[in-house]
Amino acid sequence: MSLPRPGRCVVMGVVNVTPDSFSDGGRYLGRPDAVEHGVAMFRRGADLIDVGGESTRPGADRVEPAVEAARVAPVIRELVAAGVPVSVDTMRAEVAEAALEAGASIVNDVSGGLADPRMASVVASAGVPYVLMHWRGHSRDMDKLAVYDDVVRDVRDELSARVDTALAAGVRAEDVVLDPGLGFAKDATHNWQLLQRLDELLELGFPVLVGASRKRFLGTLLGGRPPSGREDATAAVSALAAFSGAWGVRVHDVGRSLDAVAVAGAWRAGRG
Ligand SMILES: Nc1nc2ncc(COP(=O)(O)O)nc2c(=O)[nH]1
Repeated sequence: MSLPRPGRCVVMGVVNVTPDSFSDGGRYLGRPDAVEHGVAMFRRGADLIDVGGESTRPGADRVEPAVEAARVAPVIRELVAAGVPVSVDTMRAEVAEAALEAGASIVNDVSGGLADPRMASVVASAGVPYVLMHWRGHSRDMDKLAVYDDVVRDVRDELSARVDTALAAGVRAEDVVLDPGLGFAKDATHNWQLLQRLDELLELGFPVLVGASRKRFLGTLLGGRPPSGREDATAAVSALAAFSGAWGVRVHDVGRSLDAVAVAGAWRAGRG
């Protein structure tokens, strides 16, 4: 499968099959709930659904690979059977293999290949698109790793190295998507600088995915708003990311962001 390119910014809906994700932990741990939610987002207009089985929120404990695979593979299989394009959100090669076997058509690796040296070759063998997110370490250590000279230049340079590794393993350049990894070893100011200078990431020549949905830096901006109160800010980021040329946005509320990226596209084109 090649990357979805619908002629507008792609909207990727999130299904976290986890008990403890920061903004929707536990709501979709059950397979029927997860499948129902994924199908509903696809029917609302999401271009693809990102299915994850391990929470990556700061401080989260890791789950065993077998547990993670058991969470995502059945959900992916049912979504694909329902005609829904699926990406798997994992940093483990064995989970990616199980997800690909279940019908996933994109691998979304928050570690950018750092967590599992086998991942790039698994993706290369499958010949599927590969999201390389900027990451510096597991949730337990992330806050200590948020140290940069110039966060945009450093993220850009570190992602470039991740791309080189992926290409050397046989991943095709046209299959690479980059992601600044908002909130992963970044403080709020780092996140805003990465968004402000998104063009410098785009200059690397790869599609860029932006994942700001409901994240803490939005809540902080809004005076401590909880995740449920960050949807309008998320949609604003989606509009601005689309306007700035992002390939896609990864969101929980697909309806709002579909509207947001439609507005951005019309504004950019000067027509509706
Ligand atoms: N590519 C990509 N994947 C991700 N997976 C999980 C989370 C954490 O957010 P969640 O707990 O709401 O899924 N954020 C990202 C992200 O920003 N980019």
